[in-house]
Amino acid sequence: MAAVPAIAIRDIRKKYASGFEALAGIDLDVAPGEIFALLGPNGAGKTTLISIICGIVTASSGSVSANGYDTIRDYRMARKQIGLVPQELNIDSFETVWNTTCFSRGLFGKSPDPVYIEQLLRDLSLWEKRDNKLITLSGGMKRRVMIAKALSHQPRILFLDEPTAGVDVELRRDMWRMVRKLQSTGVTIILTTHYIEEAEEMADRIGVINNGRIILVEDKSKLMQKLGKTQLLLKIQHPLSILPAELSAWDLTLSDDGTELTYTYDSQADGTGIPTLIRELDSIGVEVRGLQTKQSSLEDIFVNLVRSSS
Ligand SMILES: Nc1ncnc2c1ncn2[C@@H]1O[C@H](COP(=O)(O)OP(=O)(O)OP(=O)(O)O)[C@@H](O)[C@H]1O
Repeated sequence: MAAVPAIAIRDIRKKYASGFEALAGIDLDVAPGEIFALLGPNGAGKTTLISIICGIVTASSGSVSANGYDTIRDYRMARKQIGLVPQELNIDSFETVWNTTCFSRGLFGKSPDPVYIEQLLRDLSLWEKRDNKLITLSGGMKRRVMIAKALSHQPRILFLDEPTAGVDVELRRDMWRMVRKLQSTGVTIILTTHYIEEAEEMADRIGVINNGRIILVEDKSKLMQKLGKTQLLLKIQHPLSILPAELSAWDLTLSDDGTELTYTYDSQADGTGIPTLIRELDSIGVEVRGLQTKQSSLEDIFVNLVRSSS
């Protein structure tokens, strides 16, 4: 029997009171232990979807379960499974780091575990600050506390909504390290991000959401393979002022200074056409002095996808 998905989303729709339809029927399964990155432009519906899964926003219709617990019918059990690091910092309090983290654990009905909390604060470089009041911490430190709170009850599923927006390099690196460590203990991680390189670096699978619809879900490496175009850069011996008319059938662009031709081709196709192109260039007297290939990045793929679905 297949394992119960960590998250199972069925036909989730959300129309806000304003009449705006933020989600127009979302179906998605995330497997246990997976790192899933949800990408989408501003206003695509990412936060709305996460808020529905975490029980902060009510869906207009559809259902969600977390480790098999329905997020409405079995709200308490479902919520226990989940840790959420929200986008907004909401912890300007006079409490200490230690108390806030322990209190957060208590809210989920978990008995105190000072050994676990100590390790958590150490992992997040917060141990030295454990007696500091939150209000005295820097923005980056507050974000670390948000993560400590989200992990205080040892959730099996962690949501990170724009975890590294506006954080420094060190925190971003710590966060990535922590995500990998959590994954190694079987925790499922779902993150939204605007940083494509973050998804490229971290995710096992990528989902792209636009205008309240999931337009693609794919294994990261397959996505790169399937949609990734390869480009061949041809350095030209004698600069060209315009692209010769004889080459109009080819997907070629000429650099502004006329010294480089870029040929874009589908690396999955049977033939790339490169030998024919080189022969044609030769026959019209365009001398090539160097070649270089370039793989399109996840960022190129993402921009093209969103553009063509809008
Ligand atoms: N309470 C609300 N009432 C009405 N519309 C809302 C409400 N909350 C969000 N929206 C709208 O729903 C859409 C989706 O918003 P959401 O915050 O889910 O997007 P997002 O993908 O997380 O965007 P971002 O990347 O900017 O955080 C937006 O157009 C937003 O203006």
